[in-house]
Amino acid sequence: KEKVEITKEQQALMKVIADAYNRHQIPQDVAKKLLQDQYSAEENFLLLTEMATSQVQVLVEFTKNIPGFLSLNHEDQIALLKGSAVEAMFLRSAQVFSKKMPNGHNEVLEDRIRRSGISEEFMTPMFNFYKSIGVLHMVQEEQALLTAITILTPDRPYVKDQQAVERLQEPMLDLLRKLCVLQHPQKPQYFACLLGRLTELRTLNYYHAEMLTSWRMNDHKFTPLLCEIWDVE
Ligand SMILES: O=C(NC1CCCCC1)[C@H](C1CCCCC1)n1c(-c2ccc(-n3cccn3)nc2)nc2cc(F)c(F)cc21
Repeated sequence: KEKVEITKEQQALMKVIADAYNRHQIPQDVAKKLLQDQYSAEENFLLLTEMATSQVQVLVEFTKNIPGFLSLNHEDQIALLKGSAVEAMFLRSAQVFSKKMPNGHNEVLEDRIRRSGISEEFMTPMFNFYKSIGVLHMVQEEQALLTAITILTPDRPYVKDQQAVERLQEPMLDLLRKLCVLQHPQKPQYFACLLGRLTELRTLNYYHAEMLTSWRMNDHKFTPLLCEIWDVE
């Protein structure tokens, strides 16, 4: 049985990533807000664009703390952020959705999201992803590393120096692999399972633009930042 050990520098890396992730948490209040009241499709769309806009800002701050990210070619930094923003948002949404809440609240939250204005056809893939994240019961460190690994995906569109991105992603993957072995010794496939979620995440990326334009309302308005990141308008 291979003895898995986290080295000193891996401990330091974990601390940097976990602290950055915890510092840049989106206020969990979107779930609370949704539980408080039933909103119209227009109000929900506005809530989504507000939450998504602040989440992109949070994501940029988090990314700046990933060791080596700021030494990447500047166009590549933008390409990585642009390429991962939607996935990071769905990953964050899945983590919000998976939080255990008092009895019945999770069901109400699901119902509010189902009736928020998103068209029916996207519900199944979206909730399948949320539930597949939920059953993993990820710890904060795993969530933080998974987000960093998603951002450091070398094969995003327009990335020029993919090797440089691989060199940053590799230590994150190695650390996450060790963490999974230590945190979930009874689930040897756990690490592979986490990476499988990233593949599922990419499919949501694919639906994203259509989910927006098919939101049950006319005249979808976006913030300038979302126009940049979401390739809309
Ligand atoms: O605000 C949300 N997510 C944020 C984004 C930033 C980080 C934190 C969460 C939304 C929310 C906006 C109001 C209506 C109802 C949905 N949300 C979503 C969601 C739904 C659809 C989309 N779409 C993206 C393109 C088209 N649709 N994105 C996120 N899933 C959620 C899961 C929760 F537990 C949950 F609580 C909210 C969630």
